[in-house]
Amino acid sequence: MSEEEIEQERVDSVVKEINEKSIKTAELYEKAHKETSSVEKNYVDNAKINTFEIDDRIETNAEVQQQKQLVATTIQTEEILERQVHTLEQLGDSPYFGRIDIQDDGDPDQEQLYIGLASLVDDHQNFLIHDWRAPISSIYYNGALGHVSYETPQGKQMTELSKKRQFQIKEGKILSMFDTNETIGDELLQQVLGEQSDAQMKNIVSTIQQEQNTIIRDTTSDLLVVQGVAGSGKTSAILQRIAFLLYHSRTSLNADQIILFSPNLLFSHYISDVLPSLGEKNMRQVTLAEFFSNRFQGLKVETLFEDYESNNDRHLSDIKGNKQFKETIEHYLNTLESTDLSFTDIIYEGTPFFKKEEITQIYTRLPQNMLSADKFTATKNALTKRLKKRITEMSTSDPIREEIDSLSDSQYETYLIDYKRDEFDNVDDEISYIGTIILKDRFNIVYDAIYNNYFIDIYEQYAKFLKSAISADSKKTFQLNLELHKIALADAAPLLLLRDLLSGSGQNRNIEHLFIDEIQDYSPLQLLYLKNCFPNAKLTLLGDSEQALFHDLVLPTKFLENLNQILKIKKTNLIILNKSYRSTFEITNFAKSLLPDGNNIESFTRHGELPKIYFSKNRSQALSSLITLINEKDKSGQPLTIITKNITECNILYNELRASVDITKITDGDRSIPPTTIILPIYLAKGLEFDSVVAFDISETNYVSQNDLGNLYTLCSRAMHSLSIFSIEALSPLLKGSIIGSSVHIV
Ligand SMILES: Nc1ncnc2c1ncn2[C@@H]1O[C@H](COP(=O)(O)OP(=O)(O)OP(=O)(O)O)[C@@H](O)[C@H]1O
Repeated sequence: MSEEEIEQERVDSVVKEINEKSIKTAELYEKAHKETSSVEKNYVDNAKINTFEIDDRIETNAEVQQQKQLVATTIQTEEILERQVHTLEQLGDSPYFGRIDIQDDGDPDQEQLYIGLASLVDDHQNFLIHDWRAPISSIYYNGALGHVSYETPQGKQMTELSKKRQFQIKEGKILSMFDTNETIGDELLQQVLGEQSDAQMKNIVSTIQQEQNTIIRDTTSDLLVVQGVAGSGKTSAILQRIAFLLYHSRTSLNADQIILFSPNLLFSHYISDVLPSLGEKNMRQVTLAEFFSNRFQGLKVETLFEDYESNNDRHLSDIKGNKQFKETIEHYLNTLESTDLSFTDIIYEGTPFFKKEEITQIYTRLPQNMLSADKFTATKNALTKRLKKRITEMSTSDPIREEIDSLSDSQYETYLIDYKRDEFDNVDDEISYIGTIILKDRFNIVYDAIYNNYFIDIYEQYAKFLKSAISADSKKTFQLNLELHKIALADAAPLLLLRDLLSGSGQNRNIEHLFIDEIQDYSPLQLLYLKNCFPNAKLTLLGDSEQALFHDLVLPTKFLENLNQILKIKKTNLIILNKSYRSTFEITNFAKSLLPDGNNIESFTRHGELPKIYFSKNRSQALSSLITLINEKDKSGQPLTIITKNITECNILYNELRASVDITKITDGDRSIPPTTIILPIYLAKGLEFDSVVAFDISETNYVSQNDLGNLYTLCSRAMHSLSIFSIEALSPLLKGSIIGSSVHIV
């Protein structure tokens, strides 16, 4: 038998085992599903029970709590089984993708281990497949054959790695297999990268590269910064990292304790299949604007995209985004007189329950040297105490007694659900008890207002701060936005930071991991604010300083240094990815030639056509060439993606084209991309990739300064297989150095 036949025989026997397990697991899942439905029904029926005797009711309450717990447990079991069914389905199709032959030091036997999406053991507890995240599987991704090490619970174990084999298996059949002596060989990667783009990002589990593996398996850093060139697999690696962390800390970490900040809704959707395809639940995903908007009830925070497209005063935004601005806020708060605080009434049913004068008085009487956050806590405690006192006083008042008198017997008994009559000394105590419950319920809204610091008008306070720290004009602009129920993105973080520092609130200690993609678009103050918000979270920040769309390019080393200075975290790890996988060799070479330090970028050797430059005398000639190209690509089943510099250009070009070709315009609110010719501004294309990209109007008058370089580089690096650049009249000076030699095809 040939090697391939032997391997196929093994695949067949493993698939047989998987199929048997699949049937059993599917049965268990069905059973669990039925169990959940019955427990849920039981819970609803019990919750509805309306008993007359108080004793019964107390018992019922305990039983309902028990049932509730039971519902949660059965739902969890059902979810686990559902995921197992799905994973087994995937394994049945492609049980594994790698094999390593190892012999541990001191062990007389050699072992063959097969590596796949998840572990599989037979009835005798033999591993048929090892999970790619298991410590031993790291050998597959790391380094060459020979003497290597891997982590075990007992420490480092040395082993002799004598074979590393890669497989491509589909529907249980080996399509290809080859041995490699380096890290994961190029052949499979060539194939994967040569495929057409997909509406959804794919996992890279079978071809993870060594440096990406370091990112994925880092469990010790509190701050992991990944600075990677366009297309180097930053996003792919961190999604694999999330799957790894969930496996590594499976008893203490769940997907809800991980948040990923993504650049826009399109991107959120684009990556949403990766974790489920790895058998894991998705982490929480949020854009910066969504996150901020949740914190400002009823107000809309400008998105990164809107900020980018706006005429916002960049100089002012830079001031508000600078890390020194935190010090400005702190200084303002430290020197703030209590009379300058914008306290406001706590309103109950249209009238003040606590007047701002009363609140100011409580605050002012506190010791001067107390921190403002402590003063806030003390004020809140004092207000809560006063609220309780008022409730106690009112609980025996005539109106409340009258209200209690008018209760029906069953309503009355409901209030006493946790008590037996004879526990009260007299009727007055019983009535006062019921009155307190009624009033606590009624004034819960006041309690909420105290708890959430609604007694300070934070917007008014921030406006005062802006006037004193920046200018009266900047205060006015902020207030004008407020009237329109809007907050500029540049104001969101300083405003929340001011509120949180003043009141000592706003922290979520439950989040264990915070991931931020496209970090270069965040201001230092926004990063500081997020770190402050999630004090227990380990940070993984990824970005590409060269894709910065607002600023001049910053050299990677400087970018990393800046980050370290801002966040001041001790256990840090910086990983630089220089190899670009997305685009063909020709496109990456062209894109990197745009950058001053582009030589650092390594192109993956997957060849394709040269980038094309279309020179046109005027706009109508450029449009007509573009229409011809769209029609050609449409016919060949590879629709084009046209990327413009901004939304204005996008709208103009879309209107020029729509009468002649079938084209879809993508907007900020879109969540997915149709498989047709599309047009979108560069900001929305962040993090995404497309088969054939058109860059329109890369002309002398449109891409002028070094400021546009990040834009242009990001744009070109979205293309996987084909890139066409259209210039009108004269070509942008930013491209002049890139068209020498045979690096482009002139049309
Ligand atoms: N190890 C790998 N195996 C297979 N494909 C890979 C690998 N690494 C990266 N890729 C592919 O390269 C492309 C770019 O990856 P990804 O989007 O993660 O890069 P990025 O660094 O986040 O890019 P950008 O900053 O430009 O948005 C994707 O198609 C991804 O699947």
